[in-house]
Amino acid sequence: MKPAEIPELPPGVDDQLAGEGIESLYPPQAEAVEAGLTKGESLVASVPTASGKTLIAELAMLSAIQRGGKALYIVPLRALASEKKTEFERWEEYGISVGVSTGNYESSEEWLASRDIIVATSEKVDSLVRNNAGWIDQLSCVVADEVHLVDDRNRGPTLEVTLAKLRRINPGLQVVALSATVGNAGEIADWLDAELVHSEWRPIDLRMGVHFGNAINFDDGSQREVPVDRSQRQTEALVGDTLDEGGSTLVFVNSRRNAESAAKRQGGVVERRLDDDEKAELQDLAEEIRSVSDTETSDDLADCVENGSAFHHAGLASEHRSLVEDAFRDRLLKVICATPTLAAGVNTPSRRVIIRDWRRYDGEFGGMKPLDVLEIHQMCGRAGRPGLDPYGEAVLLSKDADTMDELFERYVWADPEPVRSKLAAEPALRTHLLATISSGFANSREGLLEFLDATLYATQTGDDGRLSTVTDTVLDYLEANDFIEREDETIRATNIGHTVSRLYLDPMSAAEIIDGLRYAEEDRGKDEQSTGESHRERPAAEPEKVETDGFVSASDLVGDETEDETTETEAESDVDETQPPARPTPLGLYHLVSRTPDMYELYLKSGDRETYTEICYEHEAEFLGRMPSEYEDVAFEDWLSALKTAKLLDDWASEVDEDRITERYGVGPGDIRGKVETADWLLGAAEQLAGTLEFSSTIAVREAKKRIEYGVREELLDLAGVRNVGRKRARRLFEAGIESRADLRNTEKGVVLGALRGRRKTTETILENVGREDPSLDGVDEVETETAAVAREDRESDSGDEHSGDQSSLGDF
Ligand SMILES: Nc1ncnc2c1ncn2[C@@H]1O[C@H](COP(=O)(O)OP(=O)(O)OP(=O)(O)O)[C@@H](O)[C@H]1O
Repeated sequence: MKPAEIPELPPGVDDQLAGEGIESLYPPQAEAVEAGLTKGESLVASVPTASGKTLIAELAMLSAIQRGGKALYIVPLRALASEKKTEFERWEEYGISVGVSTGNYESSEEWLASRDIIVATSEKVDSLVRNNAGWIDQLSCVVADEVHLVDDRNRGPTLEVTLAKLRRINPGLQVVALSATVGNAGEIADWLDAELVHSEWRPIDLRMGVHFGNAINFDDGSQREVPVDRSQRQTEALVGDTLDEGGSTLVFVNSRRNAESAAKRQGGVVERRLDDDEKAELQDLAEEIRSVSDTETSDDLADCVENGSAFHHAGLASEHRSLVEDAFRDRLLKVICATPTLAAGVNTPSRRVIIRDWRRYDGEFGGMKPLDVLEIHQMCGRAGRPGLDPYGEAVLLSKDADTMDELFERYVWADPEPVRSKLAAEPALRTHLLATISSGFANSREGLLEFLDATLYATQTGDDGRLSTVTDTVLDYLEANDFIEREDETIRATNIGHTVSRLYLDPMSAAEIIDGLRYAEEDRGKDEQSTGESHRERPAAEPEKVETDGFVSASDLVGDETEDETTETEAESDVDETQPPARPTPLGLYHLVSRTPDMYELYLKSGDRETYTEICYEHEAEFLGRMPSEYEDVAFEDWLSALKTAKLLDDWASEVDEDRITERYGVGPGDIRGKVETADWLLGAAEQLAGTLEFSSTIAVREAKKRIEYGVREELLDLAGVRNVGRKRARRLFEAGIESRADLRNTEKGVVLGALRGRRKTTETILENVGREDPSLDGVDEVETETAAVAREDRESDSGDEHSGDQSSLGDF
């Protein structure tokens, strides 16, 4: 079947596809069209990786839009949202507009109403439904990419509930669910009342095998000699073998550290085979990578890239990841050593895939656990580049004959596990039941159960009683925490319950935050009144100021000197009966949000328990809540893990170098950004909760949030809020005596240029962004102030670890 034979598509789409080399549809695509895909039928497509699922989605969306409809494409990862948007933007030429929903969880992003295709993660769609986005009921086609992820314990329930809600809002909605090849795709189709296209077809042959001894043994009975001598490991021999055939290799390993060390080793194999032109191009790429951020990870990655290999894991900054993926697709990089995140939806096909590690450490399991068949098959599916390779090869590694047999049984011959709903778990239902009540989907226990009946869980289990048991437990929890009220049969969300749902918080996180802030409000206030002592270095905020609960800008926070002075004076006044409650410190607040289930805490490594126990006692007075005793083993350990996370955030907000943070906490730059973003969101939510509950800590929370947002100490908040300034440049400006936006507008331009190390273009952009009338630097020379010179000398003599900060994009993300 050819695209031109599909009358439902907008005019010109067939030519566009032909221009991309898509003359005729792949068999599963044709089957989908025959099943009514372009006529608005719901469909589950269960097809192998890289077999053209995206085109199935596009055919459905484009024909729905041609009928006057609107489409939503749900992606499993945030990183994929912008990738998909860019991919769909080529349809703009045909009058189709595309938007990606990236706003805060609490916004409804009404501007998206004007877009024909909207791309968003399932969490984002869930929050848009909670915030009653006006355009949701105009949707006519919804695509759920990687729908087999409903099986994921953490994120699956959100996708499941979101699809159920969207179908309830729009009864005629076309749902197109794209899935890996799983055995029970029929159940997913039953749940969604959809047609099923199940296919094992691939555009390029895939051979799976196990390397043992001196050969790969393939599933079709063939063998390929790949000898391993003493100086070489199996992976190196296989990578060298692919390179000699002109191919590239993806190596999957089970940890970030392994990805990095494997990439280093493979560099030796690749480097020997590079010509001068390739080496020069790789040098340029390495430079680009170094300029993304001034961290050790960045340098390590650049060092590997110079040799033609790279590592790829979730600890990398997103700019790093896309540079690596693009260079691999352009065949400049020959090897990527990756953790399995790369297999999730990123289009990086390669001639050969090596699965070096098929077990991964699992804390719950208490040791190394074999990966799921589905996960291994997803990795294998990356093998073979259509049009470039004659076939793809996926190879597992074994050191002995028994393991080889086991790997054939376990993975090569095995079918993937069936997809199972994870909805009937308390944490999942806690969040989703509150949202369902809050957004008016159900207002009684019966109504909730009826709604839950439209989920995959109900389809798979029938009524096994579990959903109603967990529902009762969760309703009791929500009522005990004042998030809902029950009157006879009717259930309503309270004011605070609505806020929690809109903010997209796990109710348990909200309860923890409210308890912590209340502790600051009541218990600590009482403590201080009775003892007459303050635990705080910082004085309390005036309660009246808090009642002006608007949102203020960073400059409002720091620009008002009288406010600071008032506060100073209060610090000196005697504590008496009218003493307001103590003001939470940033560390106390960072610890509070770090112990919620919405923050993924850092693990304690060996030796950390002692270190953080010591820090814990030092900061005991700052914690917002009762600190568990050392005898409450698990609770105390959790408390310390949260403290480790809080210290990382505190370092970030105190301008500690990113590089030093990665070293100190054993994390990658991507982790820092992840933690910072989560803390920013949770503190924003805490600020709103404090406002709703009229707590006096609102301003303290807001300040702590701003410091996290910009990664700066208090005195830089005003400057760091200017576009393109960021944390390092703000500090340099400050050191040169430019302490505020007003200073930036009024100081002699040469001084600004000097503070920004003579970067003329950057300086002009910043001057423009701060609203300076004439930002041009024509004829202006650099001037270094005395204070800036002293600061520079200090920096240079300080342990020699100064990095070129101007290259950093920190603070601008
Ligand atoms: N009918 C076709 N003819 C030729 N090429 C096609 C056809 N359909 C898709 N392709 C190409 O095949 C490649 C893989 O397709 P795509 O990325 O859509 O696979 P996928 O199934 O979505 O993979 P993933 O498992 O990564 O989600 C793309 O480069 C795409 O342009």
